Order: sequence, then structure tokens, then C-alpha cells
Amino acid sequence: MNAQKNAQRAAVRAHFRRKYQLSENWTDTNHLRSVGGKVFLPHELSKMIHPETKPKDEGFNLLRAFQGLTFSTTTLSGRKHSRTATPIPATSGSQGACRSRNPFFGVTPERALCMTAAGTVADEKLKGRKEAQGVRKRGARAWVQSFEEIPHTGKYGWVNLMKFWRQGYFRQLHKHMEGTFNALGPIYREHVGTQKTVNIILPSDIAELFQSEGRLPQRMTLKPWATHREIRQHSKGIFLKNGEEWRSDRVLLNKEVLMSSAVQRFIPLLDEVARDFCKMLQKKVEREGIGQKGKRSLTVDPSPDLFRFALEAICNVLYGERIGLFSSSPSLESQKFIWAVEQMLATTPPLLYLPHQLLLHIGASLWTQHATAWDNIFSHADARIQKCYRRLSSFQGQGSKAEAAGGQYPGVLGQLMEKGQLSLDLIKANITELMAGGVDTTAVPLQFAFFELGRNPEVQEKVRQQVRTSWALADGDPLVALQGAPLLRGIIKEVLRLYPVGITVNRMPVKDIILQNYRVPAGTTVSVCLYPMGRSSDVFDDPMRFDPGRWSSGKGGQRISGFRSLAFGFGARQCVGRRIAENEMQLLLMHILLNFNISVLSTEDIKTTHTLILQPETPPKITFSKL
Ligand code: HEM
Repeated sequence: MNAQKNAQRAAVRAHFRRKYQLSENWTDTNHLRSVGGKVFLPHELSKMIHPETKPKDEGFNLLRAFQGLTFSTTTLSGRKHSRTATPIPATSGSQGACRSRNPFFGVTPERALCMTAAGTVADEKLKGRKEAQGVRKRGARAWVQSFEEIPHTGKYGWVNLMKFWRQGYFRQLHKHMEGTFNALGPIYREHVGTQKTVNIILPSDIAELFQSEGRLPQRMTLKPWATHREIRQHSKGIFLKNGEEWRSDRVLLNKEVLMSSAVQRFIPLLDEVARDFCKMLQKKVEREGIGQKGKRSLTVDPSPDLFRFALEAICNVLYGERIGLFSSSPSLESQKFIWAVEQMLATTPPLLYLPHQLLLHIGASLWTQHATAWDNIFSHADARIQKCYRRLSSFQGQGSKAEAAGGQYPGVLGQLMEKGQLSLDLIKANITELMAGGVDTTAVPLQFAFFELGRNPEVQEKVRQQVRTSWALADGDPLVALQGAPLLRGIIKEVLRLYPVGITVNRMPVKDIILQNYRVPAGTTVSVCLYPMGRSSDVFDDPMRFDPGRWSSGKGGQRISGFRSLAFGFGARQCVGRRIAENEMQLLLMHILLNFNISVLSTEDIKTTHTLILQPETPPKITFSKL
């Protein structure tokens, strides 16, 4: 009884100390600790905290009340809060962070009173009622909380930016997100430099977000990219456009790269490149490998060849011709293009949080590197487009572009020119975006796929069996072969679950939405955090297990419900290159599995880094042994 009474008074004193910004008192902390985390305030005390509190005892969450203080919540609750080895980011320090306690994360839901980020205790029901003006949500909790009450990582954008810089979070953003969800619960706000986002992880919230994206879904604009187009007076492609302008281009591009009629046209081109990659690798293994002839193995970092493969494949689809990157003397220009894309990606993340217009004016080297990388991408793409354009135009008046290409598929560029619905300027803008977007996005997941297949030999063997059967029945038709080997698709999904190329997908909802019982106003940038979601045991069973079969609908599959496979985004704005990427990666894996056994020297997890896309810190070495 005494301990409860002491704790009740301590809780009230703690509230007022926070409210009036007085220093903390450890005697009170100990009183609160002695009752193990819960204090029930009698009416007369709760009235002191909030005069409008209803005349009944209200549960008071000790952990929440002491949010801004420095002791560890683990010590107090005896519960293990952080579920990963990632250190919890310094979110609960001087700026204070109000943690959401959600049953999903194994912590009890808040009851009546909450220590807010500003350090005051708020009666949530009353506050929510006032602020949400009576918005009622279906389900257990009655009143919606305001946007400001969403747990956050610190109010001051520039302070946070400094922290990001000092602690190297730009390169470890995915780990920072994972740690922050573990610390704050399934929703939090983040303000870094010029960027403000609400970050979410749960499929139910993700569903709510995407259902409110409207007819013209909008993402956060990558401003450094847009600024480059503006200062160089290049037209923008779909990646950077919004509204009706975006939609009209997108509808035309969908027909050429996303719809199944288009897929059937370009699959043979991707298959040809995948087969040639295998032939090139076979020669290399034979030439440089060890072991007896015909059964040699070679341990290499396959990443440079995978980048060349990805560029060769996307160029074949876009221009309908091979650029010869597997020859003994691949063009230096193409290699420069690959480096330029890498440079452009690596310089983007820091520029996203800084006022890049200012950097542009002062000629900061970060901006110069970024703009130069884009200039190189544009000039290389332009040269390719011109070459292809001349080739196709030279046949003008002699029938269609397909005929001009010798009766073959003339590539996406030829198709767009043939139809003439998009101006030449917009064709160039979009083809350049497709070319720049089509290299690292597929080359990097293929590295992860080789690594995971190498360290999971049983999985590898199972997929190989399925691929062999399907290939034998397909009679050389690559589309039929892929359809008969769903585990290949499972590998791609599994790789992108554990190593999503883009670690977030974001939207600006067109109307106010309720996420985790907080009201999020229309127009807020809400980010779905794919990396922590893919590794969360609350979203996937046994998440660290590489199991392509989990995505199969039939026997052995886990019947994965909606809004969990989002690496390519969602809906009308999803990745336009999705079908190219999926088929290109599956075809390469199919031919590799038919010809090689894959193994790895070390099965330890790969360290990853974020450079706008998620990549291995050091590309893994893979052993290819001829079957
Ligand atoms: C594994 C490979 C890839 C992944 C994981 C990926 C992922 C994504 C994601 C998450 C988006 C944003 C979608 C959204 O907001 O809902 C996107 C957009 C886009 N992607 Fe990809 N992508 C991949 C490959 C490619 C390829 C090969 C190309 C080009 C051929 C490409 C071109 C684009 C373009 C142009 C957009 C902008 C679409 C729009 O805003 O309408 N991507 N991609």
C-alpha cells in the first residue's frame, strides 16, 4: 500500500517536473520502479494532472511517463525491448521521444495518460477528442490521437541531420530504421534536415496508406534529380513527374514494358543475354578454374560481370540490339555508364536531406559529383538513342520499325517511335530513366541471390530439380520454363524481402488517414520501411530463414497475405520495369542453376550498406562449379 502511494505521488511529481522542465529525481524513480511499472492514480491526483479527468482511477504507464529520462526501459520492465543486435538509436535523449506501445511489439497498449514529446502528461482520450474533433476509429481504442503525438526521433531537423552525419546513418539507414522501430513501436516520425516522414512497418497500416493514394499516386520527389533536369533543360520522365502529366506517359510506357503482350516480346531477348552470360562464365571457369577438365570450379566476385549483364540485358530490351559487353573488349563507354550510375546513386542520399539549391549555388563538390554523374548518364544514353534512331529511321518508308529491325522486335524505343504517341523529347527522357534504372537494381539482387543459394545448398538443390523438370518440358521456350518453376519467382521475392533494393516505398495520401490510431494529414510523406518489415518476426514466420517456398500458394507455402511483397512498390505507380527485372533475374538464375553448382566460402551474414539502393558492403565471393 505504502509503495503504491509513494509511487502515485512520485508519478505526479514526475509529471510536473517534466512540465516545468525541472531536473529528474531519483528517489521518485525508485518509488516508481518498486511497483514494477504500473501506477493507478486516484481521482484526486489524476485531477491535478488533468483537471478534466473523469472521476475514476486511470491506469498510468510508468514507462511512458518517464520517456524523456535516461534509464533503460529494459531494466524497469524486465522485458527485452530491442529485438536485434542493432544499438537503439539515440532517440530518447534530450529531445525526448514518446513511444507507442503496441500489442504488436509485445508491449501493453497505452491507457489514459501519456508523457508527450513536449514533456507534458496528456490525457489521451480527452486530448484526442479535442484534436480529432470526434473522429472515431473502429476497434478497441476509441479516440484517435493527433499527428504530434506520433513517437518521433527528435523535433529538430538540423540536429538530427548532424546526428545522421556523425553516426553514419546515411549508409546504415536500413539498420537505423530497424533499431528505431524496435525502440519506438510500429510507427514513428522522423525529421532530418529538410525531410519529414512518418515511417510505418505493419501490413494493416500499409494497406490503409495505399488505399488512400488516389488516382494519381504521388511519391516524395527526388529533388536533386529533378533539379538536374531543370538546370540542364532536360525533360522529365515518369520517375520525376506527377499528376496527369505522369499518367499520360505512364499509360503509354505500361503497354511497352509492363503488360503481358510486351513481356512475351522481350523475354526471348533477355533469355539470349542470360544464356550468353552462362557461356561466358563457362569459358572463364574452364580457363581460370581449378579441378579436372569439364568439372572445374572458380571462386570469383561476380559483381562486375553482373553489372555488365544487367546493362546488356536492358539495352537489348530498350534498343533491340546487343552492345557486346561479354566480348573480349567490352566498350569503355559502357563501363563508364555503369560507374556513372553508381556515382549518381551514392551521391543522392545526403543530397536528399540538404538544401541542394544552396549547394548548387556554392558549387559544393557533392553536388558537382552528382550533376556530373547524371551528365555522363545522359550523354551515354543519348548516344545510344541516336544510334538506334538512325538505324530505325534509315528504313523509313519501308514498312514498320519491326520490319526495319529485320522482322524482329525493335525494342521499346522502336515501339514508342513507331506508335508516335509520345514526343521524341519525352521518349528520350523516359528511355534514359529506364536505362539508368535498369542496371544496379537487378545486378545487386543477383549478388544476394547467389550468396543465399550458396549458403543454403538444400534450397538450391530443390530449386534446381524444379528448374530441370520445367526446362525439359518447355522445349526451349523460356516463358514456359519460368511458368513451370515458381520457386525461381520465390527466390526473387525472398531476396527482395531480405535485401530490398529500395529500402522504403513512400506515398503522400490524398486524404487524412488513421495509422496506429494516429491521425496523419493528407499530403504527409509516409514511408513503408521494407527492410525492417522483411526481417520482422511479427510480419513473417522465421524471418531470417531463406525460404523461397514460403511464397508458394500450394503445399508448403505459408499463405502470405497482402501488403508484404512490396519491393516493386504498389498499384498504378509501382515499378514500371518490374516485369523486365523479374524475368531478367529469373532467367539468369535458371541458366546458372542448370549449369553450375553455387557455393560460398563463408556463410556469415553479408554486411550491407545503403547508397539509395541497398548493396553488400563488400561483394560476396561465389564459387561456381560446373555440373
Ligand atoms: C529488382 C529490381 C527493381 C526493384 C526492386 C525496383 C523497385 C522500384 C520501386 C520500389 C519503385 C517505386 C514504386 C512505387 O512508388 O510504388 C520503382 C519505380 C520505378 N522503377 Fe524500378 N525497380 C527495379 C527495377 C527496375 C528496372 C529494371 C527499371 C527499368 C527498366 C526500373 C525503372 C523504374 C521506373 C522508371 C520507376 C518509376 C515509376 C513511376 O514513378 O511511375 N526499375 N522501382
